[in-house]
Parts: sequence; C-alpha cells; structure tokens
Amino acid sequence: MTTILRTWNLTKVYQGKEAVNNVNMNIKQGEIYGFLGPNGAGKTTVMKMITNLVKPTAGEIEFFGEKMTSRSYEMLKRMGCIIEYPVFYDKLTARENLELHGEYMGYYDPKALKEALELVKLTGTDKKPVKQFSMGMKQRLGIARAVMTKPELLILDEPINGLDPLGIKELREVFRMLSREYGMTLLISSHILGEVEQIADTIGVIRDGVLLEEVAMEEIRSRDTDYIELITDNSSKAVYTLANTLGLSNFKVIGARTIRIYEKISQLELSKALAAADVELESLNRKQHSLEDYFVGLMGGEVVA
Ligand SMILES: Nc1ncnc2c1ncn2[C@@H]1O[C@H](COP(=O)(O)OP(=O)(O)OP(=O)(O)O)[C@@H](O)[C@H]1O
Repeated sequence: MTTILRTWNLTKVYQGKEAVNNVNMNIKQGEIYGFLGPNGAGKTTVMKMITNLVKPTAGEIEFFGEKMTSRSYEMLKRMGCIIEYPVFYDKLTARENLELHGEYMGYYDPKALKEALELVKLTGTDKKPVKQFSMGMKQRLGIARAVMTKPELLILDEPINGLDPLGIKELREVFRMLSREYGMTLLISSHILGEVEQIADTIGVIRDGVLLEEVAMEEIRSRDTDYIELITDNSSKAVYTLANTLGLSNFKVIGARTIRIYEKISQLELSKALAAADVELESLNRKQHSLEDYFVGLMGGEVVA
C-alpha cells in the first residue's frame, strides 16, 4: 500500500515546551488512521502542522512523496479537514454554506454538493439556517463541506466530541463509507479507545507529544490472546519442568516463579503435570490480554476505554 502522508521528526515547541516531539507518522492510502491520545497529547498540533495552520519548529511533512512547505497550496487542496470544530455562517442555510465554500475553494460542482449532503443524510434539511442545527448535524455538515471537493485525505480532529450515541453511530457509518466506497484516506483523532478500535485500520498512539506506537489493528488483534498465569512456590527450574511435563510449546516464563501459558490445558492435565513435576501452585489466574489492557497500559491509564 502506498504511504500518502509521512512525517519526519515533526516537532513543535510552544514557549520552550515540546507539544510535539519528533513524530514519525505513516498514513497509507485508503486506510482509516486512528490517532489516539489523551487530552493535551499533541494530536491537534500535529493535525494543524499537516494542514499548514501551524508552522513546525522542526521536521518535515511529505504528502504523496512531495515535501510540504507553507506555500504548498495545491497539496492542501487535496486535503479536507475539520480541526477542533466546524465553523459556519449561522444565518446562512446548510446549502449556502457549502456553496460559499465551493466558491472559496474555486470548486463548484452542484452534483458533488448534492452527493455530499446525501452522504451525511442532510438532504432534507439543506434549506434550514445552520443556527437551527444540532451539534451532530453541524458535525455532519462539516464533513459534507470537507468531502465536497473530493479530497484524498480527510483530517478530522475529535469528530465525535459532544455527539450522542446515535450521532456517533451515524458518523462512524459515514467514515466507513468514505473509506470503503470512495477510497478516501482518513486521519481521525480521538481520546476514546473504543471509538478508534471500531473503525481504524492503523492506530497511532501519542502521549506527551511522543508517538509511542504505530500499529495495524490486525497486528494488535493477533496479540489479543488469553492466557493462564501460574505462580508456583518453587524455583524457575521447577517452572520449566512443569512446562515440559505439560508438553507446552506456547508459554512464557516471567520472573522466577511465574509462567504464562497461551494454550488450552484442562484442569486434569494441569493437576497431573503439577504432581509429576513436584510443583505446588500458589495461584492460578486466567487472564485476557485485551486491547484495553494494552492501550491503557501504554497511555498510563489516561485514555478512556
Ligand atoms: N497555541 C499554543 N500555545 C501554547 N501551547 C499550546 C498551544 N497549542 C497547544 N499547546 C499545548 O501543546 C500541547 C498539545 O496540545 P494539543 O491541543 O495538540 O493536544 P491534543 O492531543 O489535541 O489535546 P486535546 O484533545 O485536549 O485538544 C498541550 O500541552 C497544549 O497546552
């Protein structure tokens, strides 16, 4: 898959403090990239640098293999974005707002406008002034505006903030449609793991301005295995004897007395092996190494699961 956006040691210093610190990000064409991190982690700042709203202190951004500068206007036209929250002319209707945007962008295509409104299910309400819109409708109108010009990369900063469960569900469907049917690449930030997990193909985890991990969801899911943890009252040698007696192939010895077994064993097998290896158990725990454990651990508990 082609990498369409890449950052190299992207850094932003505000008043002597690094808000973003040497971030190397890789976003592939057609994927949904979930940008996960607690409040103040640096997500918005990264997105602002990508969209040329903030100048990087150091580092580079490459879009479709070309280095971006503050004058890369043509490249910026290939991106759509909603950073922080979408702002409209409140007294104008939804349609008028989109028309104005089209004019401003030098892009006016009534068919694209109609399609964008349909996509976010606002067709019937396009003649209402935006001031009568709910938060969710404004968010959807913002998306219609961003996708109307058919960007290749859509950047959305915490798009589900302030939405009710139905609004969140509808928006999730819009994201999936944009990705699957339109082949659009999406960069979506959130501090809610559950949200990112449901839609992202790749997750980038940021904390204190540092990108801690960038990993495909598929890979994370394959790590998502159950295990049994046995703590014995013997030495590590006894732990290995136990593993041998059980004929284990997928296990890990952790510390001197603990063994994690990643395969299914019956209670009977275990009792027999314990007796044969002359090992006594101090405790046995069945654990699930879940996505939640993984991310909450990574974020130091600062992310909402
Ligand atoms: N204009 C600015 N001047 C000074 N500091 C700033 C500025 N913008 C952001 N920061 C600081 O940079 C850090 C990263 O902020 P940023 O808004 O990028 O985080 P975030 O992950 O998007 O969080 P949130 O979800 O709360 O917006 C924070 O410590 C923030 O206070």
